[in-house]
Amino acid sequence: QSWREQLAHSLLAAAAEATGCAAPQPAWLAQLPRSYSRYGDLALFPEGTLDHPSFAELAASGRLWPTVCGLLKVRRLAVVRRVARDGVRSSRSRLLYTEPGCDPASATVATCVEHGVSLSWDIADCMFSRGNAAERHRLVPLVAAAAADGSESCIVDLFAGIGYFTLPLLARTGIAQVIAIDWNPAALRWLRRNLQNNRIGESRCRVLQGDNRLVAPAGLADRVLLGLVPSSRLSWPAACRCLRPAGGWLHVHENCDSPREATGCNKDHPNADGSDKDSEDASRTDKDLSVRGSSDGAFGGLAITSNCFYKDRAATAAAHAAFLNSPHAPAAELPPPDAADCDEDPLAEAAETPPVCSRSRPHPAWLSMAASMARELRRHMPPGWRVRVARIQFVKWYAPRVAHLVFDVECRPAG
Ligand SMILES: C[S@@+](CC[C@H](N)C(=O)[O-])C[C@H]1O[C@@H](n2cnc3c(N)ncnc32)[C@H](O)[C@@H]1O
Repeated sequence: QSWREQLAHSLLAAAAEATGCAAPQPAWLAQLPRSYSRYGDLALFPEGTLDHPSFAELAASGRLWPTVCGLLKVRRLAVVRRVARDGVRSSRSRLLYTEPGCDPASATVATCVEHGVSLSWDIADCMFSRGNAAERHRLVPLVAAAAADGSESCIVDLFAGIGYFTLPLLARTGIAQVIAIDWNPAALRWLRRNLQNNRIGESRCRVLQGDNRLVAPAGLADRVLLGLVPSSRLSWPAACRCLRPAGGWLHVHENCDSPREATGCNKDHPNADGSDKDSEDASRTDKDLSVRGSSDGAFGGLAITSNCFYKDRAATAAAHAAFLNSPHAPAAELPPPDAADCDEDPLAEAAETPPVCSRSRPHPAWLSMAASMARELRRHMPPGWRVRVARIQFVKWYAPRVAHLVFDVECRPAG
């Protein structure tokens, strides 16, 4: 019997005990989770599961959640809730149950160990996406080699969160310094704690709290990480300013609409049903948000169905207004986003310098996005700089036919 079948049986038993009726109730059967994430002794169920009021009623018998804990061999149960629309992407995951004896002070703390790097966070405060694990470690060998030969010494992580990218780079390479920026104080508290837990000296990580468009340092970085989906576009000008006079690399995360009919390239979709393989954890909440096109603070409404967000000026203006009215708004006035020139044929440029793609058959929309990205980034660089998208890295399916991609962009002064 699978854990899911056993879970259904436990629910039936609890229902029989509580109501005297063992017939499955469609309302709660529909909410049985198909998957869950396990972080140590915590099982985290996807959003929209185990949420029906009748679960609370069944749980009142006192036997349901302990049985589920026994089934999954965990001591704590929680359900992911949608990432908050507050621009800081705070999570609102909800604790269902903790076994007696669990420390109440750390009841909502999760820890994940990847490649020897330990990341902890509070599921009630911060988000974490397991589906980005491979990407978190892809840059490690590149940075390790560049740090070892002395060609790179500084990385700026514009969306550092709890240290998703900062930590593996500091822990597993000899890079001298990472400048980690986030405007969410809760995330930065966990980042600092994660630095300590991984015994990384404070001198190697400068933590800056604030809007990266205002606080990012200029002219220091060999690499800039832009780990925000659906789009990091509003911070592209700041990222360009971060680079050293000798240039460097931008690692730009974007969601790209990738219609199936164009190439059939979704054949190698990780899940047969076209869903996100990461659906078991917090990224699912991102996915739902993006699919419904809801507003999410500074970045919401930036139509992910378009390859050029600034085409939708009304949405961009609305997103800015939402952010400026949020508690995270900076004291200083933000410059308006530059208007991108979206009218040229993006494929013409892609054909000149085709990027390498992690997939054998890149979707045409990915190449198109790479070309328009290179063109827009060039506009934020000093005159004469060369901007080249060297690689398109597929990270995961964020939603059916919406690919989370990372573009490795090299920016250098000419000559
Ligand atoms: C989605 S999380 C990062 C996810 C991560 N890349 C991963 O792999 O799981 C994005 C972080 O960026 C922060 N953020 C968003 N916009 C920002 C801005 N303009 N300045 C600083 N931090 C920002 C949010 O507070 C959040 O902690």
